[in-house]
Amino acid sequence: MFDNEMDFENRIAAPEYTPADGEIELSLRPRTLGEYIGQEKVKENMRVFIQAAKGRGEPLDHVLLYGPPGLGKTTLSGIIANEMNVNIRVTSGPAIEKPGDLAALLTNLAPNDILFIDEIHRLSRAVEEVLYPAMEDYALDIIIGKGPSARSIRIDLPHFTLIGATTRAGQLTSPLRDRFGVIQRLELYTADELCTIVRRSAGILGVECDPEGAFELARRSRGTPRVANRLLKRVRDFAQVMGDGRITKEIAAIALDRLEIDHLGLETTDRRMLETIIRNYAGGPVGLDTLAAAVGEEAITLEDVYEPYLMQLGFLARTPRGRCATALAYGHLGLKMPGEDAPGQLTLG
Ligand SMILES: Nc1ncnc2c1ncn2[C@@H]1O[C@H](COP(=O)(O)OP(=O)(O)OP(=O)(O)O)[C@@H](O)[C@H]1O
Ligand SMILES: [Mg+2]
Repeated sequence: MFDNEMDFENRIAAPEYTPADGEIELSLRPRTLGEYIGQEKVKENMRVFIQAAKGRGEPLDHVLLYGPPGLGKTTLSGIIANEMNVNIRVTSGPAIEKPGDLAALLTNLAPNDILFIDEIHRLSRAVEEVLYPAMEDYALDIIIGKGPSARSIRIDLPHFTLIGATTRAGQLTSPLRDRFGVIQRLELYTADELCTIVRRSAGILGVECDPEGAFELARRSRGTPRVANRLLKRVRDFAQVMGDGRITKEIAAIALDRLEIDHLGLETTDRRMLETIIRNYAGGPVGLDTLAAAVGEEAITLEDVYEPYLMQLGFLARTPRGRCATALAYGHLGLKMPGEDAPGQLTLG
């Protein structure tokens, strides 16, 4: 996935899943709604839907979870299965190649089971069409034979729950989106919530971590639990080698500076994006594709991975004519706004 070591270092703060996250994510993944930190609105809603479905002895309505990578969609799906006391079968859009693959998955479900489809926006059209009657009528329509003698037979399926996860809800077709009874959007986490997550993870990993150390990590984790856990793992190494193993504010700050993650959690790619908009395009607007080419990243990566956090910070604005860097971005980079004599940082006050 990464061309070289350096590339990976540059991306330590990128919220996308990497194989190196595998082991740690397994052990740190919350198992119950109570352990799942933040996302209060989503949790509150899901608690009600789960309790109601259980009370009626029915499967949960189909659920669509969307939001930027690393915010806990997969985790929440596992928790829902756990709280419903049902089995979960995990697959993903790209893994289901043919309609027959999906049919095999569906016919193997037990009543009330959950089928989790990650990256559901990447299902092929043909596979999606199998999903419609399955979600709506719990049935599979199968065509037998070819030509004029072909006929369709209907197979009943157990009542199941589909949970779909996606970083791009906008790319779902409306017939698919409309078949979800519950649609929940996950938001970036606050520094306080991430601080709680860091302290919980440190506890599980047996790492001593000061409250200030945890907060330093949290506020540099770009609103994303996956990043927070990854940084914790890295900073633990620094604490062990440079200190007595305890993560203090100082150790966290030194480690994160070394990893080129600044005090707001921006990494090289974020800064390159903002600098490109400012230096090459006079602050914008610049189209996403142009920006992506200039930065040397895929447009989709910029949009899904980097922009949500830059927009939350108020550093980047999406306008109909393209992306713009804001006064706050100039200030953070210590650059002059056009028509200004002093760097933005100084004049912003
Ligand atoms: N609310 C939470 N509380 C505590 N830890 C969390 C929470 N949400 C996520 N995590 C941690 O962050 C890691 C990443 O979460 P998860 O894999 O569920 O993200 P995702 O939204 O499915 O990401 P992707 O879009 O890449 O599939 C998990 O291993 C878990 O340890
Ligand atoms: Mg996931």
